[in-house]
Amino acid sequence: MTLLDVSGLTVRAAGGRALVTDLSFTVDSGERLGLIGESGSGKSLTTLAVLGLLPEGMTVTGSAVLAGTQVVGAPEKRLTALRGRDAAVVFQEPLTALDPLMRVGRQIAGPLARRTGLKGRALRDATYEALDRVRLPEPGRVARAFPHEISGGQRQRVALAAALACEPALLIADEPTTALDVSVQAEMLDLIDTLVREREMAVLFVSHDLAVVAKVTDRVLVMKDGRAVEEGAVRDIVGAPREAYTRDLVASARALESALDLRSAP
Ligand SMILES: Nc1ncnc2c1ncn2[C@@H]1O[C@H](COP(=O)(O)OP(=O)(O)OP(=O)(O)O)[C@@H](O)[C@H]1O
Repeated sequence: MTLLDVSGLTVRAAGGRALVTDLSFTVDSGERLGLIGESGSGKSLTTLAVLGLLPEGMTVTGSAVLAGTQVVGAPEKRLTALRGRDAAVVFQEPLTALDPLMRVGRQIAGPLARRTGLKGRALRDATYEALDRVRLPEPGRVARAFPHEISGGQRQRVALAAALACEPALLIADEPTTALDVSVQAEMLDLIDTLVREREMAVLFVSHDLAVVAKVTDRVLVMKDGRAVEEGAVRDIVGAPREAYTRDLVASARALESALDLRSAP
């Protein structure tokens, strides 16, 4: 079943310049699609358009149907109902998603309570469980902390726990590991991979890094200058890229890998 159907999506800046042009793709239930391309290729604007979160002044045309609802032109009330339940998002910088003045536990308990109707002790236990599931040690301590009192890697786990609390059909992850230390990046990626597979959740995973996208997704859409360049199964794109731009992406990912191989050689 098609969960997200984007067709002819065009996003324009306030002055009329096209930032995303005539983009079309679909994500089926349980499918993991990667959006890849260099900085400025329009990946983030695409995810924001899908959630109806584009910055003021931008205009969007075309169609983005999420779980049967047309997002383009939808009133805010309709969009609020979609967000969290049909699609939840984890951004590069978790502080943009977390409320700095609210203790972490409440930020997870809120969406959990809306979905499950739990209250009191049962809600607290479910909140601790949600923190435990994203492998945060001492959930009780983390729940009582404010976002600035925990590390960047822990904050990103909290943002993931909050996104998963509503059990969304689609998880949108926009460069979720880019701002993290390298050692924490791999753990976070592994965690996202495990949790979405367990839940058979669909994923739209945005990254400039092909190696990262290849780890989590089955299919990739390559973007350049706001347009789709090429789309296909990860193994086909990596094994036999058709377009020159994709070949460059693959070559640079391989160059990095072989640099690592050389360094780790005895
Ligand atoms: N608020 C804005 N007003 C005008 N132009 C914008 C705005 N936000 C982004 N852009 C432009 O839109 C284009 C696409 O940006 P977008 O953030 O979607 O790229 P991206 O592929 O996600 O790159 P990055 O990984 O650097 O975020 C870029 O040229 C960017 O400069």
